[in-house]
Amino acid sequence: MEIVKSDPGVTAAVSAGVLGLVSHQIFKRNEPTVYSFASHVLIVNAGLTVLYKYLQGTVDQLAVVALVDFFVYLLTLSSSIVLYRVFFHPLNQYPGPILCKITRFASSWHVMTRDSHEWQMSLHKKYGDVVRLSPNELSFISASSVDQLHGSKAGKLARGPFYSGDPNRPADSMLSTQDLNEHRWRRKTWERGFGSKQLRDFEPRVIRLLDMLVSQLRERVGTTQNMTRWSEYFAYDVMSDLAFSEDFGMLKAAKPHPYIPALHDATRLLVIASQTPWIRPLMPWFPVEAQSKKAGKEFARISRETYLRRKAREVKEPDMYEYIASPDRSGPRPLTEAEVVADSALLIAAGAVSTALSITFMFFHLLQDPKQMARLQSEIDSCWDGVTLLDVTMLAPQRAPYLDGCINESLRLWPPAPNGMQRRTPSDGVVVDGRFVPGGTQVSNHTMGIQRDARHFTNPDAFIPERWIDSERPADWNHDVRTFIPFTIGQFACLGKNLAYQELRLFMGGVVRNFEFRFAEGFRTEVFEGQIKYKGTFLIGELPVVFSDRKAS
Ligand code: HEM
Repeated sequence: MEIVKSDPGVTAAVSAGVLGLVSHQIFKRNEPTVYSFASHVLIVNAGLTVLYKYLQGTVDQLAVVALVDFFVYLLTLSSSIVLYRVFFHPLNQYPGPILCKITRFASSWHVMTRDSHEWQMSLHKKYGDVVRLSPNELSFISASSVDQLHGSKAGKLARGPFYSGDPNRPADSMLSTQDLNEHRWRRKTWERGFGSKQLRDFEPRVIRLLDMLVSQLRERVGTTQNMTRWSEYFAYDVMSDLAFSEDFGMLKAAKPHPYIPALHDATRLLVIASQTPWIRPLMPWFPVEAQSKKAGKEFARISRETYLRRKAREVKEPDMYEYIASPDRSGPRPLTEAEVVADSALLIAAGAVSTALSITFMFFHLLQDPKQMARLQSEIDSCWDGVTLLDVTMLAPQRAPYLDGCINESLRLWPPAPNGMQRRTPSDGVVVDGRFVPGGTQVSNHTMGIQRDARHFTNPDAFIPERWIDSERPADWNHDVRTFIPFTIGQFACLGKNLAYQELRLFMGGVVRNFEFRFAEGFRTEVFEGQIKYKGTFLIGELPVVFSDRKAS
């Protein structure tokens, strides 16, 4: 206690250092929120100031001492955190860049700069099958890890904190809930809208919109059209019609509904906030991403109004709203209205974005290789009897395997959600690829990385539909379907997978059968590829295409 007697300022500073270390022990066990952290720091520093005063400090020195204490406290706390994360953390044996071991800054930065998918792939190229992406997060690309993280062995892995990032969220949707039981019963409610009977009921509605698309394109033969836009018009109109019996009218008007830019911009903010969920409460106060914030509100407004209009209306044909809005009778409680609104917003967004992207990417590749396009056209011609409506059973994989190969190649090369689907390990941890991963760790399979790995698919960066046809794939080619996970697998797998395949088959059947295509003059594939960015899903540029009528040629 010599120090105490000789210099109260030094005593307070030493105490600040000790308290910094103690705080780290507390935060290490209980992940702080921004509020708990701020109040903790305030209480500790107020306590130190009182201590100094008690040790006979003069009042005029109090402010200086409080500032020094605050600095010493934060310095000790952050040094302790850095040392712990690099040398003593349970994940310290996993490889990764030093910055990623210390902070989430790098992964947040690459989300901000929209190249996160490429950055994560480059980390796997450098560090191998497993990478420590951030202090408490691992990404895997081995084939054997998929079952453990998402498949039959992943029953206890809930969704990770990534999903809590939506700053505009009034309630959890099925997708954002992180409680396993809650998700399970809510998903049951949803499942009723995605059965084979429902898909059969929905098909004529998809075909009706497809016919409208074909007649719109026919009117524009010979002119340059943006395929990215037309894919979106189709996919968003289909989803809004199937979800709420009210299509957005984009195909008819040939222009985008405000829903599209609102969704694109809103997702950006969501994904940024998802990187560091504790930042979420502060987001409204940060003077950044003003456009994304505005878009988030606009997206919430349109989703809510669409929901309310449907709620107030009787419809003749069943739509998805009917299934998700009426709670499953076996569920533990009725859904609140805010939850139904959140699920309604999820419905169109989840269903439309990925389908539109898959169509555009398919065209991007097929237009580069006239032989592939010709083979697809001839296969589709052979599926159709020339008289009856071309429906999805005529385009089933047994009859149209090349079409199936084209769809799968688009999804393999450009999985619409390219980064991993984050899960959280249960408290007793899991073993992945023979190594223990402690409880509470965030884990994922990097979808794009695993699907573009030569050990899983030979010649992984090339668009080769034939690889999906067993009789045509060279015997020595790698083809590990365990690693084809664009819809992910297991308890959180995409509910709309069959609907997506149905839409993609019908779209290609209808459009490819009717038209010839070429890239517009001056189009450069490398420019298009250079514009592919990440914002949760891909964000892509224009794909300018000139159509001509096949019947006329
Ligand atoms: C090519 C098209 C599509 C792709 C690649 C795709 C991909 C995915 C993926 C990767 C997930 C998992 C998300 C996660 O765990 O974070 C997912 C979930 C989901 N998808 Fe899709 N999707 C597509 C189309 C659709 C369609 C047409 C619908 C129809 C509404 C749909 C509805 C859903 C729903 C409701 C979920 C949440 C499932 C749950 O939480 O249990 N998706 N999708």
